[in-house]
Amino acid sequence: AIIKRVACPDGVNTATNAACCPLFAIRDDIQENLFDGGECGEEVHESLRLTFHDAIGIGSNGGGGADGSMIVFSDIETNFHANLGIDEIVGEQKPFIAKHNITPGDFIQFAGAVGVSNCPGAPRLNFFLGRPAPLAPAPDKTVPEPFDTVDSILARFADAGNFSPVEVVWLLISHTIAAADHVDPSIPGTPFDSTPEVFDTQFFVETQLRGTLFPGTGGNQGEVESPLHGEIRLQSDHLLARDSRTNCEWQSFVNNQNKLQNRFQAVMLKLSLLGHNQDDMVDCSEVIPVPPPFTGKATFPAGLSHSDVEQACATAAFPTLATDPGPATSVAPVPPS
Ligand code: HEM
Ligand SMILES: [Ca+2]
Ligand SMILES: [Mn+2]
Repeated sequence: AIIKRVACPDGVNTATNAACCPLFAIRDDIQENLFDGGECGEEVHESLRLTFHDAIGIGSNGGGGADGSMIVFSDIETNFHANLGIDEIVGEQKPFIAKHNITPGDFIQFAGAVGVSNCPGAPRLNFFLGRPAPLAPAPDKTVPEPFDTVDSILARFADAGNFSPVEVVWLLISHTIAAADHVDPSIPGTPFDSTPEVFDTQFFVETQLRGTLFPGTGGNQGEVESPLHGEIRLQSDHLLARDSRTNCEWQSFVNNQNKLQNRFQAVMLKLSLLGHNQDDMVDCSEVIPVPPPFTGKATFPAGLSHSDVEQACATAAFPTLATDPGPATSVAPVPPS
């Protein structure tokens, strides 16, 4: 079939639906002025985290899902304990929303999808347009905490959007481009894997290794030992990698870049539509840039090997991987913006 494209008023772009036309200028503006010219750095990581913290605000206790309530009712929601640190990216995004004609719910999900496209190895996320302005703040306790039990985490995701345990694993692919500023406040920017600027499968390798050290101080709530200097491990990621409901799905991503991309694209679409009906929205995915590829292989960090794997999945062996050469790996922090 021939798909008719419309010429956008900007005189440069064409779109399958005229409603998508204004997004090209917003995209170019945030790439230049929010994401520092197209990096996969701190603002991209925080913008992806924000897509989640806004969208998951829905369930049996109320909330409108991916509605931008984190922005409009920031005075309330950024004070919730699980949202610690989210005020920064909320503050950075607000001027772009004020400048452009877009609802905060749409902007949060759009910025997340554009930002992820800067990370080598990422899938090209979808973007659907059409979220109305939020009506009320989300209730507290909708965002899971790293010290929560697996039971409570799985229950929260099921309540929010009928996410299955396997889909919860898919959502945690996000932690391949992530760092923590507040879990151990003495070491802000400490990544969850050795490659926080690459959308690869290292997160699933490294969370399965035996924890041997705290990268900063010990005794922080929601933190357990990690296998690498400079890397932090959340208790929730540690437990999900080992729980019988999630461990085989977790391991299945090791060195499986195609599956990583495919599942993250699918589950992020579902997350971004919480509280909305896809049929009422316009598919503007064509505005999202195509991410650069990642062609490397998963490896054991230098100094570690198969004997450091805490095998959890009972039905499949951990894949055979090479070990990086050189002295024991130490991971550098993600620079602040
Ligand atoms: C069990 C569920 C989850 C828990 C307990 C959790 C917890 C956390 C915590 C504690 C941090 C560190 C925040 C800080 O100290 O700066 C973090 C960072 C992050 N999370 Fe999650 N998270 C979960 C699920 C998700 C999901 C579903 C997404 C997105 C789809 C996501 C995306 C991110 C990103 C991108 C960061 C890094 C932010 C940055 O580097 O600045 N998380 N998460
Ligand atoms: Ca990574
Ligand atoms: Mn951060």
